[in-house]
Amino acid sequence: MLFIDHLCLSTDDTDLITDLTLQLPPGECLAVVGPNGSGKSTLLRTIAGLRRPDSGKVRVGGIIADDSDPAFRAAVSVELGDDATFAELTVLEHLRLITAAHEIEAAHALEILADSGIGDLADRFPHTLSTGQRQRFTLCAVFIRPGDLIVIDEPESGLDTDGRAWVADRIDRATTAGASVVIATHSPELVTQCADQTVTVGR
Ligand SMILES: Nc1ncnc2c1ncn2[C@@H]1O[C@H](COP(=O)(O)OP(=O)(O)OP(=O)(O)O)[C@@H](O)[C@H]1O
Repeated sequence: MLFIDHLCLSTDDTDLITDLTLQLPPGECLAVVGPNGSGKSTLLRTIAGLRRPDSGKVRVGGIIADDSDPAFRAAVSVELGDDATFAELTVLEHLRLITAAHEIEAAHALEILADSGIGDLADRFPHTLSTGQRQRFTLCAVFIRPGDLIVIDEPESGLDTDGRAWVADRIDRATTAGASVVIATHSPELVTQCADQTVTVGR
């Protein structure tokens, strides 16, 4: 369960979020929408524990959102477009690192790649993938690991029609399995397909 309590976020000269309070139960998806520069990514970084609130609180269950807390990191799976990969590891080897770290069966790595439509690219290096292929790989890394809360900035980014249908289906499967999911998105279709709650920022 995600709790946001009287949250305020500002840049040096602008209030982005003013007194936001909400609760996102297990099995629900929250969509954060709004124009470019309105504060969607800033809100997601705060939910992911990478930025401190200016005031107010963010919690997952009983744990304050703080990326330096191992208990928080264990509960939250995050994709914020930071694009970190190892040059010498293949796509499959990256996912196997995650399965090993989270003690998941290694076979799930190939399964999720096939599910995402890039099973044939398992032995490629991430830097050789196209933009959409790389986005599918990145999303595989988010969805493969267990987490009470999944946070994804613009999951539709770079994806074709099939890819957008796939990501909507994965979000659906994650919420059906009991996770809470937070997305920032510019896709009205994704909001319609996935969101149980919507927060509009920048208005
Ligand atoms: N590291 C930073 N330092 C200073 N200002 C920042 C920083 N990161 C973001 N901002 C500013 O904060 C505001 C909100 O940015 P944010 O990235 O949260 O917007 P967004 O709604 O996600 O935009 P987009 O739809 O373009 O991704 C913008 O004015 C941006 O310029």
